Amino acid sequence: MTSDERDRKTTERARLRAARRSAPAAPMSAEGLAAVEAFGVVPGGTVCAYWAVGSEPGSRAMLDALSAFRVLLPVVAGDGPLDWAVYAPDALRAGPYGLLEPSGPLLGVSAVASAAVVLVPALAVDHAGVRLGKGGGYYDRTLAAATGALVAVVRDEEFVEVLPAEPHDVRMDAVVTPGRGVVRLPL
Ligand SMILES: Nc1nc2c(c(=O)[nH]1)N(C=O)[C@@H](CNc1ccc(C(=O)N[C@@H](CCC(=O)O)C(=O)O)cc1)CN2
Ligand SMILES: Nc1ncnc2c1ncn2[C@@H]1O[C@H](COP(=O)(O)OP(=O)(O)OP(=O)(O)O)[C@@H](O)[C@H]1O
Repeated sequence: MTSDERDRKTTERARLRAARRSAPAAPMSAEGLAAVEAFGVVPGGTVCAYWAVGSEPGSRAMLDALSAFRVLLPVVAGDGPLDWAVYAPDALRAGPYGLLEPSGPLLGVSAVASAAVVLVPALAVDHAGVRLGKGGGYYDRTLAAATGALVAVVRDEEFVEVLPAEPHDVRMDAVVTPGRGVVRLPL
C-alpha cells in the first residue's frame, strides 16, 4: 500500500542522511560531464544541473566542467515545479535550504523541457531507476515535463538494489557514481 511505501521512504531517508553525515565529501567534478557525454549532448546544448549543498555529491567544479554547454540551475518557486535560470559563476544568490540559486532571468518551469540531460540530486537510486529525494517532491513535480535523459548523481553506496516507490516517482534513465561511471537504467 502507498502509505507503507511512504513510511519506508521516511525510514530510508533517515538512514541515508545519517550515512551522508559521516561520509567523505563527493565533489564528483568529472561525473556530470561524463553523463552529458554519454547521452551525446553537443556543445552548446542545454543541461539542467544543481548547486550541491551540505554532503550532497557534486560541486562548483562539476558545473564548471560543463562550460561548453548551456547549464540551467533550479530556482525554488513556492511548492510548484522548479523554475530555472542560466548558471553563471558570478551570478548566484542565496536561496532556501542553504542553496545558491542563479540570479539571472527566470526561464519558467517549462525550461526543463529544453534540456538534453537533467542531472538530478538524489539520496539514492535503485536498479529500476526509482529515485529517493529529500522529500519535498520538487523534482517529481518538475520532471514530469522533462524530455531529456534523467541522470541521478549519487555515491557508489547510494546506488542500491531496491527503494520504496510511489506512483508519482519519476524513473531515472541513468545513474552516475564515481566508481561505476554512467549506468543506464533499468539495470
Ligand atoms: N542541490 C540541490 N538543489 C535542489 C534540490 C536538492 O535536493 N539539492 N531540490 C530537491 O528537491 C530542490 C530544493 N529542495 C530542497 C529540499 C530540501 C533540502 C534540504 O533538506 N537541505 C538540507 C537542509 C538545509 C537547511 O534547511 O538548512 C539537508 O539536506 O539537510 C534541500 C533542497 C531544488 N534544488
Ligand atoms: N507530481 C506530483 N504532483 C503532486 N504532488 C507530488 C508529485 N510528486 C510528488 N508529490 C508530493 O510531494 C511529496 C514528496 O514526494 P517524494 O517523497 O516522492 O519526494 P522526493 O522525490 O523524495 O523529493 P524531491 O523530489 O524534492 O527531491 C509527497 O507528499 C508527494 O505526494
